[in-house]
Amino acid sequence: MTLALGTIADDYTGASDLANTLAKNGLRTVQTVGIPADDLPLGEVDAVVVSLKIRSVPAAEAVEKARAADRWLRARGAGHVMYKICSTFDSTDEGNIGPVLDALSADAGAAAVLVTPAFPETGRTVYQGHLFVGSVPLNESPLKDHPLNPMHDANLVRVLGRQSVSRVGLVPQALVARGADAVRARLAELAVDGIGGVIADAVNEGDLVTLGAAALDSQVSVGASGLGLGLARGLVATGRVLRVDATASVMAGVGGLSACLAGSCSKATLEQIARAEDVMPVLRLSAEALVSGPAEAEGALEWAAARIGDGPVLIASSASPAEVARLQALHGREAAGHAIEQGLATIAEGLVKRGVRRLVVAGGETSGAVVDRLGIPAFALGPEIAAGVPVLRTIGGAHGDLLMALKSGNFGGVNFFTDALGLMSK
Ligand SMILES: Nc1ncnc2c1ncn2[C@@H]1O[C@H](COP(=O)(O)OP(=O)(O)O)[C@@H](O)[C@H]1O
Ligand SMILES: O=C(O)[C@@H](O)C(=O)COP(=O)(O)O
Repeated sequence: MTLALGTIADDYTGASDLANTLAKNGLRTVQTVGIPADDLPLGEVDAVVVSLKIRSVPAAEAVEKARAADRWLRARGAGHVMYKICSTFDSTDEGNIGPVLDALSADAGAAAVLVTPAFPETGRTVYQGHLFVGSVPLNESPLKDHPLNPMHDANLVRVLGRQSVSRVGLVPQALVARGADAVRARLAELAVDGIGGVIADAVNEGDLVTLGAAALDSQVSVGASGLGLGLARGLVATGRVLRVDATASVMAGVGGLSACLAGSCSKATLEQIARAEDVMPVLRLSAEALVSGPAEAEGALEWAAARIGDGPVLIASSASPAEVARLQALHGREAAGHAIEQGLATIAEGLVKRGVRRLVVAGGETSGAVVDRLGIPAFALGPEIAAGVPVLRTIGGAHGDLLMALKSGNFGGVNFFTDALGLMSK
């Protein structure tokens, strides 16, 4: 396997979002969970997305894991490695975007690394270095209430500057509009000035194609799925990859039962859960009970066992910002989040043991906990359910073939759960 592109994602849903974009744009892509064992059959692929769970861990741990993944990818021929971050730039002043960027850049001997979370297909655009979610700046969007990393500043030059050891530059949209050569020239100037990360504006697909073409000349880039689109298009346009659609072949039926789990408290997920109540049994867990001991997860499995033979069920811990704040005040932000993730992972494991083969999970950290608990080593890419969310088929692991969808909290239309199960049942 000689890779045309290596990528490292800071969470598992983000990884499947990026893998979806690369596959949709013609790259044979596989998503691994961490660095895979040498004997895992990944097949001939153009791109690997190594999923890590490093968005909300201490910066030193994130750096160490990203560095190891980078070494693995480069040893398999990847000349360019993209670090996949959230399209809403989820991070804190401690990191982890800046520290990982600094480390990967130092290891590769890179300077003036392009950084853009723009993903216009899902409403994320960057203009004059400011990130917009739909029509509002990041700090006015629902991300201001995120349970783990509330975002209070839309100016990404400032946000990245607080996390990075180097000064941060900007490539404004007016320059991006002049094309890849203009961007390359500006990056070269910024490198001479000692700039580390460079926030790049992008408001449409054309901007991303320009940025992807420019980024491919360097060893490292940082971005969300939009930049993945640019890189994939650049690889195909320059003949380095032959465009292929391999997603249909992963959809052979897996049989068994279906279930959905939600730990995301994002606005979109809360609406999707409310809509699911019209079409399937929904159990709303008590987050407080889930944090206090195993009884709540055991009770949820009994509840599911009584219903799941008749059709899919949904089990959710998701709650409004006020309820999340109340629980966090009692237990602390990280402890509450971790305990709930582990409770949902226990439920996922129990469901699979009871015959669930098609599993939809909403929430990035939640998906990470579930995938780790199930011991899944890698995923092949199936078709797209909604922007940024593909059907995945497990590769290897102790549970046989499962179809899964790992949904980023904010993604998907209001009927997401039924859309996902519909596609997974074909
Ligand atoms: N009722 C709740 N109260 C507090 N925190 C919660 C609750 N339900 C879930 N959480 C936590 O909120 C976090 C949601 O993050 P995540 O799963 O990444 O979703 P998203 O994709 O929306 O960011 C997780 O750590 C989860 O355990
Ligand atoms: O880029 C994105 O928005 C997503 O791929 C993503 O990473 C979202 O994170 P979660 O909402 O925590 O899943």
